[in-house]
Amino acid sequence: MSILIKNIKQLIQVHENNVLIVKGKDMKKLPIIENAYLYIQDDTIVEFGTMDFCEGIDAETVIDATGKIVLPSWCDSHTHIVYAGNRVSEFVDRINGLSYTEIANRGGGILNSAKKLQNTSEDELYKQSVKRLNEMISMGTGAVEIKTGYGLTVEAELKMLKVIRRIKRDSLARIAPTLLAAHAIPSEYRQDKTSYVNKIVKELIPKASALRIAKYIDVFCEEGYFSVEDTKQILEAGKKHGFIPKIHVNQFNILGGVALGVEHNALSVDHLEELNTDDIKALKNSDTMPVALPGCSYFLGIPYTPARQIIDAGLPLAIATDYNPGSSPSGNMNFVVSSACIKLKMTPEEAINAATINGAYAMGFSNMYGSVTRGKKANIIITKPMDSYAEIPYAFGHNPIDTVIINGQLWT
Ligand SMILES: N=CN[C@@H](CCC(=O)O)C(=O)O
Ligand SMILES: [Zn+2]
Repeated sequence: MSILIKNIKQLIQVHENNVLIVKGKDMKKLPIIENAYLYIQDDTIVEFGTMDFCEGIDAETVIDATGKIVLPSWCDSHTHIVYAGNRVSEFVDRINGLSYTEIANRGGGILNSAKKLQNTSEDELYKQSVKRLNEMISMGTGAVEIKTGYGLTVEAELKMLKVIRRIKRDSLARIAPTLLAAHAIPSEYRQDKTSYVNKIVKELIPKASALRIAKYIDVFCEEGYFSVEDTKQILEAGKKHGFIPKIHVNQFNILGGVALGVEHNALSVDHLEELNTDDIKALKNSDTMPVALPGCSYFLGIPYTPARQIIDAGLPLAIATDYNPGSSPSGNMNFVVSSACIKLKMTPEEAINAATINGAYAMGFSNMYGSVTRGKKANIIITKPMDSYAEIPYAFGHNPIDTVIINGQLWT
């Protein structure tokens, strides 16, 4: 199977060499070829260049992209798309004045989703989750991290992992599975958090490891959830079983979790709505990717991650949807890219770098995804006609996507 896309107005995020991460000032650079072609064979990007060099190239499928932009698919490095039902009633409660924390303290929030998930069969959970993933693919996302964390019992967390395994096997999207058993303290452990942490460390992590599905271990390091000490214990237990740390940190409070993540070589530290100079210092000279989740700030009305502070300090930044039922019920990366420009004051170039190559890095996939590079996987977006790629974030809330190619196949 071969696809030739020709007469491309702008082919963007083109790298001759296999870049893995883009940091600081370099995030403002977005390499482009004007009036370009792109040639795909099977699931791989094989060739590209200006139209002057397209003569003689033929393919089974030829797409005329006159007036359109072509770019690598979005890489969404932080989602919780395996969940049951929704939390619409809490959305209405928040409009009527309750805070996210007040709802959680009443047994709503993550515990509400856990109750629903525990009572949902694996098949039904798979069905609901795949529907979300397919909608994300049609909006241009080609690689997705998926977390557990709505099980909160050994049995239900393993059920979530099995659902993620089925999705990974069946979908054309590239999936990064993460074990997030430390997402909230189950009500039966409210007075005895230590026993839940011990259960995760002694029982759940070994059982999850034996299933060989999850690659990453995550913890919600936050007041009322897991302390820095709990987080350390869980990350260390995870690392012993070969999991790589990725943590939820600084969403509401700064506890010191960023430095802890860096010390444990976390692949990413996510949220960072609150951030101080010690956090920035800790991230410098590390391999840890900071990840901003503007959809969560938008939905909950909490501060936006200070992206300018992060990038201007010479650090990299990725952006992701945080797609989940409680704090960000949307998998639309186009909206996330717009929000990054409008609310995080990132330039379109920075936002696109954050949503492609740096998102891929935050999943450990940037050797194969996140840029238009020969040999990389053919996950490609063709936009509707537009004058420049800056129109993708500019017209917020619109659908800029015309055609999606995922793993070398046209998505219909
Ligand atoms: N902050 C922790 N976890 C999710 C929210 C989960 C929920 O409310 O269901 C997040 O990343 O925003
Ligand atoms: Zn999250």
